[in-house]
Amino acid sequence: MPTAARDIPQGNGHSDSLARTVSNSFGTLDLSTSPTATFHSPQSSYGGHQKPSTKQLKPFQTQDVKVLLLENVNKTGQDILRKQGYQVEALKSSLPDDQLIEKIRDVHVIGIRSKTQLRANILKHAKNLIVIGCFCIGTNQVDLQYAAENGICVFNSPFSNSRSVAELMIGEIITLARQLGDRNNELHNGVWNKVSAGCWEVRGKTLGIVGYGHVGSQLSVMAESMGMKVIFYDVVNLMSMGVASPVHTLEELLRQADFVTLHVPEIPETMNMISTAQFDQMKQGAYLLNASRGSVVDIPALIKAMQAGKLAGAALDVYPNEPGGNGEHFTNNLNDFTEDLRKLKNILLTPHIGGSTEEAQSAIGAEVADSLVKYVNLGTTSGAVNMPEVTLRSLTMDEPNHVRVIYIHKNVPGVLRRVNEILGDHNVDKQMTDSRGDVAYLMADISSVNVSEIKDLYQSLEDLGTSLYTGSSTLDGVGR
Ligand SMILES: NC(=O)c1ccc[n+]([C@@H]2O[C@H](COP(=O)([O-])OP(=O)(O)OC[C@H]3O[C@@H](n4cnc5c(N)ncnc54)[C@H](O)[C@@H]3O)[C@@H](O)[C@H]2O)c1
Ligand SMILES: O=C(O)CC[C@@H](O)C(=O)O
Repeated sequence: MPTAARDIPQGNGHSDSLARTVSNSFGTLDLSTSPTATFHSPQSSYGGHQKPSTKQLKPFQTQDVKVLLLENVNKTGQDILRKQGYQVEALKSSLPDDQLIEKIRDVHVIGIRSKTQLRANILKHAKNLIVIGCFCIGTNQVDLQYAAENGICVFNSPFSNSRSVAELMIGEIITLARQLGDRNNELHNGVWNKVSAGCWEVRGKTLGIVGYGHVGSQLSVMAESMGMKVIFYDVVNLMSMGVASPVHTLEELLRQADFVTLHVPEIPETMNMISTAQFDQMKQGAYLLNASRGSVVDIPALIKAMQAGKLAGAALDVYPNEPGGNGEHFTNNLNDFTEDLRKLKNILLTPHIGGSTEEAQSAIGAEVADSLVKYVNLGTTSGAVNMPEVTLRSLTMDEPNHVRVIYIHKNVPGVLRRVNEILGDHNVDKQMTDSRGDVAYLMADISSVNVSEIKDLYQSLEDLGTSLYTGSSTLDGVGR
């Protein structure tokens, strides 16, 4: 476990141990430093299953919670966060690193999509950050380990755009088979070119799906309904949808498929997983589609395979380097193969829009914003991608002098015993703890706590020296 990776200012109540303790205050235990502050319970955005009298974790005054949303996060998500009373700044694009560093210093919550890279070099400046929301499926753009080791929880939306991606793939398979992209461009340029050579029905053709997860399996069902034969390759043994058949190796899939479509995550094993050797294994005149991540295909090798006539077409939705926002140019400045790519025939180039539908973005907005609210208000980590999943029945307004303690700590022997010695001075009503790798997360609801005792409680936990970040907040007003 690395030691303090954060550059924490001295003398502000933080420790430079990897530590984080979040205490909360409710009702009469409101510890806000604001003299005018009163407890209030914003409407829950996450449905009727939360009792209206639910008490909320208040590591901060609600209105002090600063949220930065980048990359045009859908309005549904923005509204949920604004309704909580948080301060929400929403920008349409990603930010260059220097501007991101300036902004991230202050915020408690950040929401991004696939473009913004939150690596250690950026996150080390995020002194107050408690949670990251990826308003998308992929989380490869975030250093999940660094975040966990610094007590920053990360959420995503695991399947809200899967259907949209799968539908786009169906559209692209037919578009490639019929060379629609080229015919459309020609006629837009005034050229009538009525051809059938090299144009095919998709019925009876074999679709090879690499990565049979949320997107791949949806696509499988739709492709079969158009009369395609579906084969798939996945590193995990998964149930076939319909009459799709699993194959044992990628090579087997490449040798059989007329259309190869990639739906794997960006991980070291999938980096350039389709390169020269794999193009050689594909059938003459096959098609390649990639809507996963740009790093999964060796694009210069794809260009060569297309130029050599090995492939009859390709569709790319993702690229190793993508523009930061709409209106920016897609040129060799970003990827040095871009001009060659643009010159190819029967290649569909789309600007990472696989999941860009109203339905998907709204669903993602709601799902991720709800996760963020539950985390900030209640400490619940259900659905987190880098922390153990911990939740407890909420405290209610009928429970005076109750406090929820969240303690994110290094997963080392003896911590729980020492934490419970501290909490044991009070009545521990309920407690849940779980670990994930080096990080452990404890949630405890304790009662018979007086306002005057909370600061000591907090300090005692912080003094254990095993916390993953100490930065709570209302007790000394410094926040995190
Ligand atoms: N273009 C877009 O807008 C868009 C939208 C959604 C998702 N995506 C990307 O697509 C990816 C897949 O999405 P999903 O929701 O289906 O993910 P998923 O996690 O549900 O499925 C991924 C599948 O890939 C498999 N896999 C992992 N490594 C593999 C390997 N080396 N070989 C074969 N299979 C492997 C996994 O076992 C899993 O079944 C995401 O990680 C994301 O990066 C892009
Ligand atoms: O909307 C985005 O930026 C990302 C879409 C997609 O790649 C995802 O990971 O969900």
